[in-house]
Amino acid sequence: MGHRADPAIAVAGLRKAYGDRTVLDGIDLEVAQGEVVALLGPNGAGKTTTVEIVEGFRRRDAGDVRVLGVDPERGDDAWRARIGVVLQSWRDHRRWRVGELLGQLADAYRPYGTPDRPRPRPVDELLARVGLTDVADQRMATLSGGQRRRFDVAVGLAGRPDLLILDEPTAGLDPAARREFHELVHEVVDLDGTVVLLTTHDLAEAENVADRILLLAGGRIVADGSPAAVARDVAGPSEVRWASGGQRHVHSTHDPVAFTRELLATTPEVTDLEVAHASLEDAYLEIVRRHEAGQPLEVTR
Ligand SMILES: Nc1ncnc2c1ncn2[C@@H]1O[C@H](COP(=O)(O)OP(=O)(O)OP(=O)(O)O)[C@@H](O)[C@H]1O
Repeated sequence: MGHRADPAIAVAGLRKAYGDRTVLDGIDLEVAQGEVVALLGPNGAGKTTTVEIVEGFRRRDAGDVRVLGVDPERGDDAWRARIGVVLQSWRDHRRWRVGELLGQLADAYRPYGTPDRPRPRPVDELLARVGLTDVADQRMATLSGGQRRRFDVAVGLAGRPDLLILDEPTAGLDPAARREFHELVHEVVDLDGTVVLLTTHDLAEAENVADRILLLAGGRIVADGSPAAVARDVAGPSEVRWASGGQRHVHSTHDPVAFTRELLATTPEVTDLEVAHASLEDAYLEIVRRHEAGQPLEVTR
């Protein structure tokens, strides 16, 4: 078992091919204790493959993988109990009632509870946290797509995990449920110290929840940094816009705070001040475009 300061996830030289198609061509990544990391990348880039290898659900061809100090291919039940998983595909439990099924699944964690980490989480609390209290007595088959996704998130949280891995957790959620999910992530990070690795196609989500993003393209991690740093490095400077003396002005700068401070100190009657930061979406599109054009751009440090 790993030391507390060891990374929650450490992957080096990870390779995976399906037949003669190489999907992961030497991936290195680390997720530290206390971090929330979003794994991004185009359809088919290998995000699900990566997270399922980390979860121990798929075998790798080569490379070293350590998750909470253990090789996932050798993880036992006690190791698995420390990891919450939200898979991309649905499991089918149509005839079960929502609360009963959650209770059954949560019960599997009971032998692994400790005084400072009681397992499982109470079912009523789980249902409330994901907004499913009102449908607890309904059958699974009656849930909408978004309700079913909330159920999956509840299952992932049931064991009060040290590490939570979610594959496109907000696909199909409405904006309010998506916002609630983001708040839930912040909560489990703050209250339980849970480490989170999630995949998403929603770049605003990555900006909102992730301390760090990893961008997977062409079988490799091609960007690694905070959402703001990656956006700034690739998408270019921020734009400061303002009006003064009846005229509108725009200025591009890599240091909008210093520029704005100077502007306000030297220019009387500044109005309509706005700072538009380089967006993660612009950076993402540029990095992926460069890879597809065979002119790779790497933003890692
Ligand atoms: N079991 C499998 N057998 C063969 N090929 C597979 C298998 N699983 C995935 N692939 C292929 O590997 C590639 C990566 O798939 P993966 O699901 O990991 O990508 P992803 O980044 O999660 O994609 P998406 O964003 O579309 O979910 C794809 O080309 C996919 O068709």
